Amino acid sequence: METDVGVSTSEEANGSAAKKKPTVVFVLGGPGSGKGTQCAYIVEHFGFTHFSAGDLLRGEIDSGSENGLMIKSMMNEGKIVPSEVTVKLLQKAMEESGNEKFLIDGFPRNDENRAAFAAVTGIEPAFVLFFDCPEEEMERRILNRNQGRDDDNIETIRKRFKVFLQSSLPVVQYYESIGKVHKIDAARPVEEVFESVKAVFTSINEKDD
Ligand SMILES: Nc1ncnc2c1ncn2[C@@H]1O[C@H](COP(=O)(O)OP(=O)(O)OP(=O)(O)O)[C@@H](O)[C@H]1O
Ligand SMILES: O=c1ccn([C@@H]2O[C@H](COP(=O)(O)O)[C@@H](O)[C@H]2O)c(=O)[nH]1
Ligand SMILES: [Mg+2]
Repeated sequence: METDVGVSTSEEANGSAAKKKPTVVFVLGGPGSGKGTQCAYIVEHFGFTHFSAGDLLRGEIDSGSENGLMIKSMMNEGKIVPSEVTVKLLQKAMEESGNEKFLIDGFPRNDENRAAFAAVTGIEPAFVLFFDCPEEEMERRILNRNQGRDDDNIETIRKRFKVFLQSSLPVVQYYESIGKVHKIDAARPVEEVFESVKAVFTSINEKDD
């Protein structure tokens, strides 16, 4: 089943043709909180295209691009790759997708990411989904994930948690301060978490009608 979530429309300054701006939802939460898992369900039910910033960066490493080695070493340390690189990858992915509704998963990770995305694309998120999960549960999930990710080792996981608390949570708090966050208790079974997620998207569809 696919349900529609509205696409915002804005007039050009000269009043000519209306220009559609994509609808962007930022999907945030600590490492292993279940962002990717839930995004797959949202895509299926609500017709969004999902871009994981981490997956796009891993794609750059695999493609052998000139930034690949820098990205790889930053990821292995759990550090945040410069905004310029990530925003460019997200912008290209959105432009090439043919869709107008995007889930951007795992980005923005710090305030600089947030500002750079807004400045380069001119897009502000419609809202932010925040998956709230205790660290012990996230650690358990990542250690059981078995997807062969180089950064899924206990040393890097701990670094990722630290960066999340120091740099990424303030971004969530910023969006909370402007009333854009839908906080989801992510420490429940996948299906229960999705029930809460579904309620958010459904209520937004109803408001747009
Ligand atoms: N609600 C849940 N309960 C138990 N396990 C879950 C739940 N959601 C996801 N998982 C599992 O936990 C692991 C991490 O999930 P996922 O990859 O979706 O997290 P993530 O937030 O995208 O992580 P990362 O930030 O590291 O990319 C996966 O193995 C997934 O199958
Ligand atoms: O916007 C981003 C997203 C990710 N990173 C780096 O990638 C890893 C893994 O990210 P996941 O979201 O867990 O797939 C992350 O620890 C960062 O090193 C980034 O720099 N910027
Ligand atoms: Mg993920």
